[in-house]
Amino acid sequence: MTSQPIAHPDTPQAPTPEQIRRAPKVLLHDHLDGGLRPGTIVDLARESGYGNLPETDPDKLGIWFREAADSGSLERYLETFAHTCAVMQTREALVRVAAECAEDLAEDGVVYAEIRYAPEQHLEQGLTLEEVVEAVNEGFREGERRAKANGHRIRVGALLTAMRHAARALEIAELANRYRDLGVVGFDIAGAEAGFPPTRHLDAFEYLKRENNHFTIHAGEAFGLPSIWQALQWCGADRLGHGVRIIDDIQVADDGTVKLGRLASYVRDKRVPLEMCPSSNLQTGAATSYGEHPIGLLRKLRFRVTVNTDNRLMSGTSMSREFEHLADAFGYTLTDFEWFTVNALKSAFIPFDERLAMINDVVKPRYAELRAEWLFR
Ligand SMILES: O=c1[nH]cnc2c1ncn2[C@H]1C[C@H](O)[C@@H](CO)O1
Ligand SMILES: [Zn+2]
Repeated sequence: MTSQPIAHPDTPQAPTPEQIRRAPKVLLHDHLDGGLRPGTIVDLARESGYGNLPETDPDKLGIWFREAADSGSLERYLETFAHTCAVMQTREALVRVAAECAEDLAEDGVVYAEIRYAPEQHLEQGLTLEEVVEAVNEGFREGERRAKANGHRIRVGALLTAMRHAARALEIAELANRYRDLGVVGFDIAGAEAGFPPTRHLDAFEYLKRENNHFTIHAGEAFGLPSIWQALQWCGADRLGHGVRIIDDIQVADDGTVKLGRLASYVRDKRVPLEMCPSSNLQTGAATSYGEHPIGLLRKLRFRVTVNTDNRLMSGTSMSREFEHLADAFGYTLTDFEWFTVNALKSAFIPFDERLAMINDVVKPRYAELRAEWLFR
């Protein structure tokens, strides 16, 4: 007689989509201009007279963004932002987009988010850089209030991005510093990576370091190890946006033995946070499938991995969807998702005592509660 394995109560269960949605989540890498509701784009285009939208039906427009972004190239992917930025040129539009962003994230169970955008891309109709930042901050506060009224708690901080092909990084870094403690928690550079190394903006990073401020750099997405190396060792980034290509410095032998190169060792040993965005990487060609995404190996090797959405509109995704994809690909359980979430809080740019309180008083108790649900089924 063959004995049947006895189901042990501690057996990790695949979380349901509903449990994933209710689990507290933390998002460090999400672009404001990559997360608009399609219906809002249509409204704002109509109000502002922007006539270049490829579709005016919200459902079709959502599909258009996902398909257009699914190009296999970061450069082509980035072209889709022309339409979102075009409708984010007034104070009212920015307030609305930011408020809805906070609401949508809270609805999805995100409790803390750092949302980035490039103020220099919102000046076409006469707003100043300061007016852009103030409008977005006002929207985030409004969104936090609306979320609270709907029974969800969320805190949103802004990251100011400078575009790497442009030459305004120092100005944007100064802006980030001026609005520090006033809703802005750090700085970033984004845009096409190949041909635009982060060292082009060394003056901005050196300024931020002198000011004891925080920054992340998109690196190792569309370009490899030299970009990651520069971001860390020349520019002094606190975190890496994507960083997927760190996998190029890791060798796995046929017998499963793993050897880290010097840069990969540095990233792991120094606990450099990786802001990984699986769906976005599939669209830009930085990874081939969820199952083959480097996040699986990096999580096993205990790099400081975090999970992020990058652009919810372009990828048709959310934090819950990203977790679901990873649960399907790697069999992750609530314990894995708690680990990613704690990693994200450890890497956030808000003060240490607030991060710790969020981990101990929000994240851990709620994951424990979710894990205990099988007791009461
Ligand atoms: O994944 C990305 N890599 C590089 N740049 C990006 C990515 N997603 C969005 N951006 C760009 C386009 C946006 O207009 C800009 C600011 O949010 O940042
Ligand atoms: Zn990004």
